[in-house]
Amino acid sequence: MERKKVIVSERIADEGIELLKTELEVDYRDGISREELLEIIDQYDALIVRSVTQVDEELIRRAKRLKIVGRAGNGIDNIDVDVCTRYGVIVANTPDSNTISAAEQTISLLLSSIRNTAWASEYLKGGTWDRKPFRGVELYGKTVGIVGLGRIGSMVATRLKAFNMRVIAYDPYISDERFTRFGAEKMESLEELVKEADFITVHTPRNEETMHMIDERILGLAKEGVRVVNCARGGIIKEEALLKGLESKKVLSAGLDVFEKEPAIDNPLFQFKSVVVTPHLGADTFEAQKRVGENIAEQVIKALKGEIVPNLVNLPAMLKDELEYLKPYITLAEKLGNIYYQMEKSAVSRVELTYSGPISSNETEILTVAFLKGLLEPVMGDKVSYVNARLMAEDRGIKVFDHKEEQSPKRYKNLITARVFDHERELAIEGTLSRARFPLLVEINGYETESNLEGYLLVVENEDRPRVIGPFATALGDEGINIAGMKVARKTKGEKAIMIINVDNKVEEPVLEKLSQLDGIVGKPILLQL
Ligand SMILES: NC(=O)C1=CN([C@@H]2O[C@H](COP(=O)(O)OP(=O)(O)OC[C@H]3O[C@@H](n4cnc5c(N)ncnc54)[C@H](O)[C@@H]3O)[C@@H](O)[C@H]2O)C=CC1
Ligand SMILES: O=C(O)CCC(=O)C(=O)O
Repeated sequence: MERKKVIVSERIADEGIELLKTELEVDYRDGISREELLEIIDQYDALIVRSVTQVDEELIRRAKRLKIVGRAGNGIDNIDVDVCTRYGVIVANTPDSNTISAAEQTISLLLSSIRNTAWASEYLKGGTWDRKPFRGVELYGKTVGIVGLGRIGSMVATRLKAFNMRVIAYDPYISDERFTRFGAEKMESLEELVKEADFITVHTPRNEETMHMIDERILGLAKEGVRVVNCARGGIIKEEALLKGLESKKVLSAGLDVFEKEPAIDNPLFQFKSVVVTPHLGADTFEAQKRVGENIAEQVIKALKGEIVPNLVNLPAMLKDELEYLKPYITLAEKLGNIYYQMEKSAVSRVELTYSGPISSNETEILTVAFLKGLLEPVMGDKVSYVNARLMAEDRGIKVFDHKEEQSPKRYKNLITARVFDHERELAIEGTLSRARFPLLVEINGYETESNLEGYLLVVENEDRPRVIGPFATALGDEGINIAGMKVARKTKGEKAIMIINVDNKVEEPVLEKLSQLDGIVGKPILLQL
């Protein structure tokens, strides 16, 4: 079979490239121009970028085969995630792989800016031994204000605690418990933080809310001689405001790894000796790059096999453990979804999903998305993916409702119940996991069963009387079809019953036709492929 193709448009670690090569055809084009990428992107199933490649609508529209954009790193401000979602393209990143390096770079920028390390080094190498211009300040006993106490902000907090600093933080989106855990005093506003901080370091994503969040007004409220660090994203501290602050000496030093415009070559901030700059090196350590490269390669390979990947950006965020726990339920939901269009040929108008039992305490959106993906796959093929299944369902006028119940109504601990409606009828199915954690169908339209949702499943309606089931099984045998498992169920004695039969091989159309002629069989048996 032809190997799927990935293009890597920026430098990633060799370990990542090697891993990709084990499964995919790899086109490693570090620094490829935008024009060329636009020209050839339609040949690839996956694209791996860092922070330079702009993944926008123009690119995605041309990327006819693209299934995944892998961001070898954390920030995704160079990727239009909404556009990717609309086109069904997965976006995945590696948020935990470079956080230590970014936190350490923050500390490095802080220390080197307040001790004039880079400037002194330049001076000395230029042949001047002098100490006078370089007197710095200590961290000890001072207050650092951290804006954004997420992965990196919290690591910076714990590291600066070791310098005996008072750590204060502003982050309106996290719990009080998180402030306590990282030994940070909670500030109710950015204004409150800047008034108290001797040093300010920002660790938020860059978005509409955070762009220029530290501007002239906020810096105006800061202590005289405040010192700042930005190792997150250019523009969170407005460069124009910082420039004015440095000119007026309100701001005494700055450590900057990131800039409003990158690559930054002639940035006016470079004129200040008290400003230490690095060319976006926060994640540039051997350790982080190895982790990032391997992690993104693993995710791309998984995504191209149709598997769920751990750091999907355009799906609800989940903890790794939660995803591990939910994985078999994701498969179950997808297989349940897959049943409807194999049984019915009429358009779905509504889907109602219920998650009962302990699974309901999880982020179940992923299960709903998986169900919808399974539902739409028979009609839309691989155009539907985990990331656009909800949108695709909406586009088709399908109303989707999901709700959770703490207790399962049946003897199964966890249960997924799905009711799929067309304008007249309803298909009701329920599933759970077997002891071995395989997907199990436990009810279909009120008939109880316990059938593996795997391979081929024959659903046969029959009259509930003797000499129907046996001859049917014999007829299957006569056609060379082996029965792997079989359940029979009825609601009321003597009325209609159902057989649900796992078979080892495909039952072809003419055979289904023949089987439907057997005495006591109602309608044509339906073959589900799961
Ligand atoms: N310089 C470099 O090479 C690197 C830079 N980064 C950047 O570092 C930044 C932080 O990354 P992580 O800690 O992994 O992100 P994260 O998502 O774990 O944490 C961000 C925190 O910011 C908070 N936040 C969001 N909006 C806020 C607002 N308006 N005010 C205050 N807090 C707000 C969030 O609640 C969250 O706790 C990102 O911008 C990322 O792109 C990450 C890795 C390397
Ligand atoms: O090294 C890179 O690609 C950029 C790192 C970064 O800024 C990130 O991961 O957000």
